[in-house]
Amino acid sequence: MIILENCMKRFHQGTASEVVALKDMSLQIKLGEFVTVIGSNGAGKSSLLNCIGGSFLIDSGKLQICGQNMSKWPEYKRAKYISRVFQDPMKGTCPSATIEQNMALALRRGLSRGLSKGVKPEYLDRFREALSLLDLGLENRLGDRVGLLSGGQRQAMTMLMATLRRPEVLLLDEHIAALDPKTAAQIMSITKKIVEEQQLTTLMITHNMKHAIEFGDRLIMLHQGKVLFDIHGKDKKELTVEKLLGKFYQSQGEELNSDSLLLG
Ligand SMILES: Nc1ncnc2c1ncn2[C@@H]1O[C@H](COP(=O)(O)OP(=O)(O)OP(=O)(O)O)[C@@H](O)[C@H]1O
Repeated sequence: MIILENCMKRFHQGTASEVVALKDMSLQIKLGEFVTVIGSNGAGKSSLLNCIGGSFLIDSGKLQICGQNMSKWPEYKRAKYISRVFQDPMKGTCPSATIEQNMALALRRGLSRGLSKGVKPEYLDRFREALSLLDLGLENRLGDRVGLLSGGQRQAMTMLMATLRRPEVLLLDEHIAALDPKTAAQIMSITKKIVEEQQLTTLMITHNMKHAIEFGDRLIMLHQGKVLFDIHGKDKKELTVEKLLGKFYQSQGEELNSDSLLLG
């Protein structure tokens, strides 16, 4: 489904400040798999999502999604297949447009550009039904401007909008990191519901080790641009924070040095 073959990404190549963000990375993610991605600061997590989503092109290697070699595809062309939710709850929605207008835009993801202001009446029932899944009462506020909503409500809407037209791949880039713990838990439960119901192939970056262990069916830990651990099946089910820290110590001979990851 997603195949990375020897993907390399360097920044400032050939200078003293050269950084290798992805080091010859190879990875295969199966259809419908929910993968959590962890690693300390600078490990390459966002670079992995950027390379899949097309925010930048890889320097070498191959990226295949849905059987197509997308290595050189620009981001806009990948948008037909890939949805992404970012950390900032203000980023994924348009505050000056109403809830129904935002939902109508989401329905057009990856299709031809051009905005039509009107929302087709036949879509309204579909929007109400989708919004009611969130359990936030937004289905009764279709005409409200999104700018009136709280950060948590906006991030819940962003999740819904990212999946209203079912994506082949869902990329979650620390999408709960900016929320308070209660709202974060609510968005995680909405995420789980949507991902499971639609059986979405999902990669979720998180700094919260407990979330990485609790959610998804596979966990990958990145370190210095490479996959350090790839844990799935029974091992994933039986994983604990202590086991993961122990594994890191065993493989690196040092403690995991990331407060944000440990405290996340
Ligand atoms: N656009 C860029 N220009 C220069 N260097 C970059 C760029 N993007 C990433 N890097 C570098 O690549 C390395 C990997 O960064 P990346 O953002 O993928 O790490 P991360 O695991 O997501 O870290 P964090 O948890 O801190 O967000 C880092 O050293 C980073 O400074």
